Amino acid sequence: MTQNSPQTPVLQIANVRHSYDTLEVLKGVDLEVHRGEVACLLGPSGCGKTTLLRLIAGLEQLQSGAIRIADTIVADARGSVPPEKRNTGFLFQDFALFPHLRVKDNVSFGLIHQKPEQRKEKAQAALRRVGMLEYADAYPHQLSGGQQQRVALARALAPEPSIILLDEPFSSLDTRLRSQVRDETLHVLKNSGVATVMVTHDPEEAMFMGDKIALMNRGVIVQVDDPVQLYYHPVNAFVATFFSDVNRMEAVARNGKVDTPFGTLEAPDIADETTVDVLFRPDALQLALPQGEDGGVSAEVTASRMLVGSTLVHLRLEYCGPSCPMHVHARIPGRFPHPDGSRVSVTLNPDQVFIFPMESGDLSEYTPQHCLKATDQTVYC
Ligand SMILES: Nc1ncnc2c1ncn2[C@@H]1O[C@H](COP(=O)(O)OP(=O)(O)OP(=O)(O)O)[C@@H](O)[C@H]1O
Repeated sequence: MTQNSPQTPVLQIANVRHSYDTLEVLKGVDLEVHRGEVACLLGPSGCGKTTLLRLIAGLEQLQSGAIRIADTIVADARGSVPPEKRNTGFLFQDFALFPHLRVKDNVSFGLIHQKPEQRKEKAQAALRRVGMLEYADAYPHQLSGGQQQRVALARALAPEPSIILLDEPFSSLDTRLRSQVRDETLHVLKNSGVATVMVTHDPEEAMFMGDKIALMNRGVIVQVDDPVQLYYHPVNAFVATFFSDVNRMEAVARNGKVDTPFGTLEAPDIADETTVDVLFRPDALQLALPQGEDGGVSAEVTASRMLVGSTLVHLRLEYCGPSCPMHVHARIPGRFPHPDGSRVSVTLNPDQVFIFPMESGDLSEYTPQHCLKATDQTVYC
């Protein structure tokens, strides 16, 4: 197949492993990214995101596995194509524009091997794409942080790369500017149709930007999926807890079911007598004023805090059997009208409950239970 086929990934990573001395930081990673797709590498600090990005860019020597960009195997056991010949564009944290060059010269810098007329045209097209053409003669210090970031994006796009690599590109911007710049960046990337790989440690940013998110932990991709699947169908407790605060209960599975204060929940794939974590997000709880036998669990409101667009309500469940006393968080849209000390009836949406066999240690220490089959049929768990 050629790159023109929409089914052919622009980037294909197969069975990539990497160590720094004795520290194994990538333990067999497979990933595909298609034209027009934004893929986010997400995960806790030290899980190997930047190493993977640097291997794609060719800034790190590949030790094991293979990487293909467009029609070319750029790295495998036989050798490696140098970074400048991989047809990739970069945008890193500090977006490092050359301070002594005008905007137009910064953008045409990567087009050095093209004819002057072509350089000018491509630089102008890239600046137009990011809405910065009128600043072509300015110097970087005359621009705001957001404008500089747009110029850096234009510089990365100007050579019409097969793939753009972004490493925490918004982290040096303040919160308000960050959301504006990432929105603009997403539009530019989607309009350009380029394939993108972006490293971030921020789940919300990954959900905002990514068509696909590869969630990594300890050198493996634990789950790769679109944001909705990751949020609503996590493959294990690590994934479920990475995206938001979760409420957690301990229980024991019997006959494919788990008893909780909120009633009996289905757990069909879990063996009898397995101790499980029952996880549910604050937005899986509904609150109402108690009205007779309404099927809810009685709770006392211990505190409520207005957040942006929602309220986090702290609850102490009453009558929760062996689990008592139990403190849970509910997140409700808008304002919560009842004072601390009120009694409410709490119900749980069973579709938003995740039940996993319990593993030892803190939830952040979860090891993946989801196995990946590499292209050589090796299975990594
Ligand atoms: N050049 C290097 N030499 C030795 N160890 C390294 C090197 N680069 C990274 N590491 C280590 O490899 C592991 C993975 O690092 P990497 O930067 O890929 O993780 P990351 O997920 O991008 O983390 P962060 O979000 O903190 O940047 C870390 O333990 C890090 O300390």
